[in-house]
Amino acid sequence: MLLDTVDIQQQQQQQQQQQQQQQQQLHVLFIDSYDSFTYNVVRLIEQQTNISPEVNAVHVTTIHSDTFQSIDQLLSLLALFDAIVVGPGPGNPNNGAQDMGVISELFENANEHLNTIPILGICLGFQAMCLAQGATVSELDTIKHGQVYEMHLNDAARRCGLFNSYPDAFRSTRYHSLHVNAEGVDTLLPLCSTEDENGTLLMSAQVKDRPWFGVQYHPESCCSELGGLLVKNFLKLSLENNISTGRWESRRLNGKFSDILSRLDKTINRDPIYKIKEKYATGDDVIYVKQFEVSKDPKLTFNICDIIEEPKFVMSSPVISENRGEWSIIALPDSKSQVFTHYGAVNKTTIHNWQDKQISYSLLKKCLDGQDVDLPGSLTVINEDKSQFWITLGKFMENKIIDNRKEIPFIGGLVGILGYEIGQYLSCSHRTNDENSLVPDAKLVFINNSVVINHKEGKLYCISLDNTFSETIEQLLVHSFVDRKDIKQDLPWPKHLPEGTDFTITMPDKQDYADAFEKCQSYMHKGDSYEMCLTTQTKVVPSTVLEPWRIFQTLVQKNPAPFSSFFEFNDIAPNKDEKPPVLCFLSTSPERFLKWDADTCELRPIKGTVKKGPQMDLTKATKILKTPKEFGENLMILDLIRNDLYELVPDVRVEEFMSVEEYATVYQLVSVVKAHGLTSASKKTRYSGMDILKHSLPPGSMTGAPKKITVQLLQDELENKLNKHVNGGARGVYSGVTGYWSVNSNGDWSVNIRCMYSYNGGASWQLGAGGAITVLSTLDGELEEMYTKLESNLQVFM
Ligand SMILES: C=C(O[C@@H]1C=C(C(=O)O)C=C[C@H]1O)C(=O)O
Ligand SMILES: NC(=O)CC[C@H](N)C(=O)O
Repeated sequence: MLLDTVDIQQQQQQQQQQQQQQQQQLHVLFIDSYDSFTYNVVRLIEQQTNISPEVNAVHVTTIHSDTFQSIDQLLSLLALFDAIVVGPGPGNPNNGAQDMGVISELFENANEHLNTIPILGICLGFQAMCLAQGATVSELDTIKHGQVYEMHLNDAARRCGLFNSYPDAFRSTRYHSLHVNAEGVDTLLPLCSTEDENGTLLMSAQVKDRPWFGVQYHPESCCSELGGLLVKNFLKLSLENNISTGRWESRRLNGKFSDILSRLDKTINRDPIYKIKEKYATGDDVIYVKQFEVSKDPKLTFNICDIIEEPKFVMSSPVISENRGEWSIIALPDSKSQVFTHYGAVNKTTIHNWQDKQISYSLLKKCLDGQDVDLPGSLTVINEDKSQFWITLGKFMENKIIDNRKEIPFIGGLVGILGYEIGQYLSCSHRTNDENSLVPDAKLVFINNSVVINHKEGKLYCISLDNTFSETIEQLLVHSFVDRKDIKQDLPWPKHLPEGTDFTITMPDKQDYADAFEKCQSYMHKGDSYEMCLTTQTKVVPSTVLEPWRIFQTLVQKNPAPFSSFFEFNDIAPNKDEKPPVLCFLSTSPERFLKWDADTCELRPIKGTVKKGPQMDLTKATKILKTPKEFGENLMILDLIRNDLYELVPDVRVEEFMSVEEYATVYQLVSVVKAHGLTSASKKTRYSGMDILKHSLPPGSMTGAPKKITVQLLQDELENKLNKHVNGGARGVYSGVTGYWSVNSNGDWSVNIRCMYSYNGGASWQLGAGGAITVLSTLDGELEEMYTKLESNLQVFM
């Protein structure tokens, strides 16, 4: 009895504490239209503390504009919130619910609950708000995507509070195809404008007599000034408004609050893919690490690969650049290595050991066809979709993570390729290769044994997670390379492919490209997209099958790049009757997608390309790369990448802003974004790099923005026709990522570009190439950029 009473008292105290906490928080409902800048706004709102003496934090609940079927469902929840922010997004408010879901009705509804709730509309939200007041929303003559302009406040802005403490002018980023004309609309109070080729444009307004505000520009962009102040002012105004209307008091009295709120908070799933522990075992007793002194020449890796005859996956760089190419990894799969393959077209994952003799290709095919067969040896087949596949990987790794040797980027773990279609918003349609075998969407191998080299320090490590490092390989390395520090490792590799092999090359059709380019322009003019990474596929069929390793030897010399990878998935043992389709991947990518350790992660989007040539040096290229076209292209992806990270992690910083990097055939514009505190968050939101990877694929630099609508348009309307000659237009391996998830909580993944890949052991190769199209692109310019990127690898066959 007594115990029960204590329990109840404790519960009551907890409830009171919870309620008090809620009282000190403002609760904001954010309505997202599947935009790629959403979480930049959400975090900007959450960052505003000290709204007033009684409010010290803001809780934001994010829903999609189509989360509710009807406005009535939303209206019934309004009492739970202190304010609504209607975010930016693709589409046109004139299209109503089709483009904006519940938002269209939100502003149309004259309703006493709605009239008193403070609303801030951003870009699309602003346009929708003004449209409902009778303004017109129409296409701009000269469209602005990722361009920074000076905003000018008028006298009314000085009086309304939204721009409290602002200077008369400030700079902000614009992402819009459409604009608002509010002339003659009495209910709208203009607050801010900007000037450009289009004339004077409305940039902010308030609905008179209501706490409804809006801005056309993007306060959350990393190039916008004073965005946080705008949000803080809005929150202050909201609080004042709610206190005077009695909303604040009635919201506080709402008992069922936390229950409904936590359900609403879960409408967008952000569950970690596995449980991250606070403390992991050190594993000192099992892990084998032997260190040797070697030459600092990064070509050492390739020389080593030449003498290791066993199957190997290589991630290396023939050049060392700042923060890239310092380490090389030679992963050595063996019969104990488990192979995870996901086939999105049939929603199946297979797991089996490398080269398990009991598993034939015909048996695997039967499993993928859905036939009921006995599963021999190590084979497991799981019926699951791609989102579940991530959880399968997470569960597998959960107990493998150890707290060891964190200074070495890779000590063993999952290594492999994640294709483009494994990413969000894409469908893995029924894709087959030339032999009609299913094309995998992801393939990862668990590696126990590896050779890892630090080129900066000249150190080589032989590492084994299960004490099975091959003595023969170790002796071979010691004999040939160890303590021979000064020897320059000239590569004995041929610079050309063998004479006598012909190549049939099928390129994308120029007219098809031109048509797709025009369609992109029309989507962007309509406001559906701000940037579209349009890509092409080229197919190369050699007259005789060349060893993939032989092609790699030539490729890395012709196009040296920091993420050179060689993968040959001979994971299914051949037999006399059948040759399994072998996935091969040769890459000379310049682009890191995502690198992580236990607590931080880094993304390095490349956007902006200039072809090298006798007339083009670094100074000239830098000038071009800082023009509005390239600047806008990079900024859009930079803001998108910030968004992808912000969705999961509150601490995101731009570490490098638009640097120019030089590669063998091109100059590129690169930004670096980092997130900190992956594991320091509360238990519920403790993430690993793998969660960030899952949430941010496909890579923003390969999609454009907003990601969801753009990848869907590219897949369903554009590339299916443009690339019909290759796997039904699917990008497959190209545009995906390659890398590792090491058991010491490190990971590193590069973007699959400037690469070639084969689904049939080299009988035919595919090469993808493309580039971001914006409203400032020209057809000729984009065609040239695409050909330049294609040539960086196609030159191997020419
Ligand atoms: C699409 C490709 O490259 C991507 C597009 C770039 C651009 O548009 O400037 C730059 C690097 C990559 O993110 C490719 O190489 O095929
Ligand atoms: N960023 C936005 O919200 C853009 C709104 C609208 N789709 C436009 O292009 O104008």
